[in-house]
Amino acid sequence: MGQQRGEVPPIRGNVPGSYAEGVFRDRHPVLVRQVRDALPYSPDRLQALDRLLEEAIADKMQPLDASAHDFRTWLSWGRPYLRGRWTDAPFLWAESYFYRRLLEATGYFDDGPWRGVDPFEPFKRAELAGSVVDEELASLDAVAGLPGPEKETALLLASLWGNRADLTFQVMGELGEEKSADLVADDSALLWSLLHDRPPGTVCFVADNAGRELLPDLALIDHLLTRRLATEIVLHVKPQPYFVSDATPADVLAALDRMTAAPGQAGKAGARLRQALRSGRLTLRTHPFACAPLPYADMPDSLRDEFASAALTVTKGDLNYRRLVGDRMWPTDTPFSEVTAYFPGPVVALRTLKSEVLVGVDARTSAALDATGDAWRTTGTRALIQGRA
Ligand SMILES: O=P(O)(O)OC[C@H]1O[C@](O)(CO)[C@@H](O)[C@@H]1O
Repeated sequence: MGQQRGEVPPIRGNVPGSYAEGVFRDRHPVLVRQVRDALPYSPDRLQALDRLLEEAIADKMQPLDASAHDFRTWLSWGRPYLRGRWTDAPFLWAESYFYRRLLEATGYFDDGPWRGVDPFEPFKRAELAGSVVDEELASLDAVAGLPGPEKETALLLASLWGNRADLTFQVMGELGEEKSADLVADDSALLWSLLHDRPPGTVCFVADNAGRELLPDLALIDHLLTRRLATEIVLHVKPQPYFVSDATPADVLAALDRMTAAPGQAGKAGARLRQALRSGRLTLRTHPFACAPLPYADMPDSLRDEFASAALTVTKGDLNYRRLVGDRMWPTDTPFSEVTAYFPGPVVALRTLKSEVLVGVDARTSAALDATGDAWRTTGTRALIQGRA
């Protein structure tokens, strides 16, 4: 029996040289400056962003304004952390809070002109406009001609590696071009057997990033619907801008527009997906817990019931993985099935490795990867498919 969840310390940014420390020290100040420059904010918003920048640099958190609609919710989620250091709070908690504070600074929830304006929209729009997206969409023509199993592998790997196209990484210029690195765990056979060998049911697809990740996600979703491997798909996205590139409903619509306007198979898939939204075979879901600073083990009953009634839940990306297994310093050989035993149904995680947490990888494999000297856990060069029935 492995260690119990409560005994394994959460990852925090106060470990010198750790990845999490770098996120608070380097990434957050850069991001606040980029947000500041991306839109012509008014003087009051610029001042608020400057105050947040000072907080980030001084490593000192402040609570939300007491008038914020979710002020009390955040108190209940972590009162002890709110006047402490960013780096002393659990990494997952503090990073999530940082994005909430960023929305406060830009006036996202205020009764003013910046209400509802996504501060990351300029970055997302630029990504979706790129010519590389044309090429990625055109590649669906070749995929359509592949025999069944190869087609499914191609669609799955495109969705998996699409997770590397993450704007938080582009902020720091950390994305390499290489895409062929090995998977450190591969439960794809389990994924396909859950879809092919059981009667089709609802699939919950918990999305991660907009743009270049969401497009291959949508292509995979279209395949599951077209092949009737799912009776319906519930696409979980964020109710508000979060972690720079996380997909919101507006981002789904933008991706669908991009897809539908494309020639060939991509355009056809886009049209089918629009129709699926209209018929209810594809539903968008924005549960408030999607932006909570907590692991899925703490999910409310309403969300638990949704996952419990699904034939399969697929989670995308690094942040969802951190929330699924718990953002703790697990020994890497801790079984995935053990740390996700609380999850109320079959679940498969598709993730490129972009932060330190990792389970389900034997000690010999992780030691061999450590010996390469590469930052393989945090740079998105490795990926995993992990699941349990
Ligand atoms: O988009 P993804 O795959 O969830 O990755 C986001 C990751 O980027 C970071 O924000 C910064 O490294 C991580 O903390 C987070 O897990």
